[in-house]
Amino acid sequence: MARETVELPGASIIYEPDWLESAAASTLFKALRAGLPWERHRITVYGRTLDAPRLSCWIGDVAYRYSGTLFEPHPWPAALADVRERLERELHAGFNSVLANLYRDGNDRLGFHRDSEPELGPEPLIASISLGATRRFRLREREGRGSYGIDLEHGSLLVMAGATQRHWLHAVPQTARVVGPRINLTFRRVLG
Ligand SMILES: O=C(O)CCC(=O)C(=O)O
Ligand SMILES: [Fe+2]
Repeated sequence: MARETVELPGASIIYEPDWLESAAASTLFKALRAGLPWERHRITVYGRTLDAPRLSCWIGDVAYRYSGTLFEPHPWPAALADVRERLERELHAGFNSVLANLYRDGNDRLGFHRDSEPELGPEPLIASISLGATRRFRLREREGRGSYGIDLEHGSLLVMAGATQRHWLHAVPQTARVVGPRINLTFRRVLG
C-alpha cells in the first residue's frame, strides 16, 4: 500500500490513496448512501445558526457536541464493521464514533474548522475515509501562512494525528466543476 506522509510543520498527517480497493469502496458508498438516515444538521457559525450545506449522520456509542449542537448518535451500520475493525488494528486506536458527511454535488461543502472539541482530547487521532467523487481537501495554518491542498480519492484514507488540530484548519470548499456525490467518514474517539 502506498502510504505517504504529508509534510507540514506542526502536523502529523498521512494519506493512503488506495486503502480500499475501488470495488469495495463502491459497495460501501452504495450501502451508506441508501442505508444511513441522512440529516441536514443545523450548525452555528460566528453566532448564527444555519442549515449545513451538506447532509450528515452521526454514528456511534456516545452523544457528541459539534458546532454548538448536541447529537444523539445513530447505531453502527453493519456495513462499517469491517472498516472500523481494520482501522483500529492498523492505527492501534479505538474508535467509538463516526461523523458521516454526504456532499451531494459541488455546492455541498464544509468550511474551515478544526476537530478540536474538548471531548476529543488534546491530540485526537482522526481517520477519514473518502468514497465517491474526488474532492479537494484544504489545510490552512492557524498562525502562519501555510496552506496545502490534497485531492481525496475514492477509497482513500487520510489520518490526522498529534498536534495537527492545534496548528491547522481544514475544509472541503465548494467547486464549480461538475462532480458527483461524495461520502466522507471521520472515525473518532470521543472521551467519556
Ligand atoms: O469531508 C471531509 O473530507 C472532511 C470532513 C471533516 O473535516 C469533518 O467531518 O470534520
Ligand atoms: Fe473536520
